[in-house]
Amino acid sequence: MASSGQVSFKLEDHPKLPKGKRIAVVVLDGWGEYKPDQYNCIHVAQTPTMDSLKQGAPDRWRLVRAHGNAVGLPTEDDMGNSEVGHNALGAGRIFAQGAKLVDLALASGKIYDGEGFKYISESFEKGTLHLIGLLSDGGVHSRLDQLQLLLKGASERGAKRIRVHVLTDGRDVLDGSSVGFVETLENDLAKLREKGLDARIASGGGRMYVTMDRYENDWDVVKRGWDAQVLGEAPHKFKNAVEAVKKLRENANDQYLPPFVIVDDNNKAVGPIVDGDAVVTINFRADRMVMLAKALEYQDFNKFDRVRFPKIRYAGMLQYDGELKLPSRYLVSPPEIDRTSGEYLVHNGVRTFACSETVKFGHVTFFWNGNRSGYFNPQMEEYVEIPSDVGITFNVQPKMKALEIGEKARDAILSGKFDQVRVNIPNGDMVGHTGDIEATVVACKAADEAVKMILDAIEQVGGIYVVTADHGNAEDMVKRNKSGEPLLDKNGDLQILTSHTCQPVPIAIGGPGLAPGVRFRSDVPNGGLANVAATVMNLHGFVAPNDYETTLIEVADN
Ligand SMILES: O=C(O)[C@@H](CO)OP(=O)(O)O
Ligand SMILES: [Mn+2]
Ligand SMILES: [Mn+2]
Repeated sequence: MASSGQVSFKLEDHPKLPKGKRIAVVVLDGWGEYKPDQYNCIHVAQTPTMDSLKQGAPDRWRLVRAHGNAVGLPTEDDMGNSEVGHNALGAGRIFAQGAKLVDLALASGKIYDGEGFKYISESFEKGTLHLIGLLSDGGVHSRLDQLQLLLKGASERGAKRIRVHVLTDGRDVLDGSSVGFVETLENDLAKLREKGLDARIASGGGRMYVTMDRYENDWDVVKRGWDAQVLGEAPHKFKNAVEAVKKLRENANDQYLPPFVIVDDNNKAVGPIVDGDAVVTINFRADRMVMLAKALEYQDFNKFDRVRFPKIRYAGMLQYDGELKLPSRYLVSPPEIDRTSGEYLVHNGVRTFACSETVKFGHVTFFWNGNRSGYFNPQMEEYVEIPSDVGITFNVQPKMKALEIGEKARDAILSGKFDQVRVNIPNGDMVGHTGDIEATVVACKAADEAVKMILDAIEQVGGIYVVTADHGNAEDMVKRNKSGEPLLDKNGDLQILTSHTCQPVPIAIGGPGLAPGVRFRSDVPNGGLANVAATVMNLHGFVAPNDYETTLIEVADN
């Protein structure tokens, strides 16, 4: 495909649907459809607005696929996530996503032929190779098997001294599973040591407390990681990472383990990052690596005191931000998500407002626009970020900023300044990830109330709404066996599911502006999130580009 500059962005008029309607596009984060039982927080919560939309089935409410191949993930067992979900929603096509691209590059060995690997390998002779990233098999941000292959590949290609800086998960995988992942990694590193390499875990910490913040919500998170990874300083020092994780888990869960460094017999950190080293951030997913990438790459940087800014060769597993070209070196080329619906609509006169609170702000902007930061056209777009609460787990504040997002969206709709008002309502997902069932019920109710505010505004202005979600989470809070029964752990306790799910998500259309006869087609039974972009373009009065996934709607002649 030609680069954006050479593409004609002119969209054809829809033969039946008018232009000029105000449209609210509402994405409920982590809101799937699942059987109604006590672990389905959406079912347990009072959600009258979302319930009422369901009554529009099958013409104005249906389910769409939000996981696996439908969003470009390697297998049908891969749960959906915000990045791939919003990419699909915004781009209208299914791109092979980071997880898959890295798999392919590792399987073919092409990863080692690329510029990025060549660049870092120039440090192998004299320096240390540091690998920093999320340690689990969740497949949302990273995958253990990819790390294992990379360790093997790098060691076969000259890396002599390797340090791994682990971030424990418990969010895309069960809490407590980090112990096993660290043990597995330790075994792998021991095997490398048997071959004469000097390979060790150097530092660690829980992903939500160390390093993996996003959208600049809390730089302290990145600083804690920096101190451990680069400076070799942390409040907790251990000789061994398995011991570290076991001990620190006494007071925190995997997501929130405090930072630790591994020290030698003289209490000296075994793997600070120093001049001449190579660093690879092994996550393929962008949002929670961008901040660290900036700290590692930018000469001018004032977000926290780095104390030392080592001269390193740094590469991302992928390039995380296509607009900022960050990082400038990377091992695998990211999916080329071009010609997103946002870019088309702006070129066709659709004025857009997008809003969420910080922790999801990039979802309806950066991810929506194909992992591209910034506006396409600042005259036509306004993106508003509502500051998220900082330093808390969201089960203590399950309403989050849902109301504020609802208000901002309402005001934007009523202002008449925008044709599309797009929001992400985070509650089901962010609170669902805490595993706190009661709080997640409160979260779902708050999300429903925010939807109501937006639909009321749409009602007032004679507009149209499209309400959907990016993947499941709050609709199922327990791990289950194949027949759907909740699983207990060896102590007889319920195994709480903090992760996303593979469930489909709802999509509803309606509002006074929806032309009579508009209904969901019955011939797209496998429709997924990527079909939503063409649908929204139709509702704005345009036909989607040919190569977009087909629209979900038709206009019946009444
Ligand atoms: O918090 C995150 O990073 C992921 C889970 O790993 O959730 P989401 O995809 O909804 O952003
Ligand atoms: Mn999400
Ligand atoms: Mn999530």
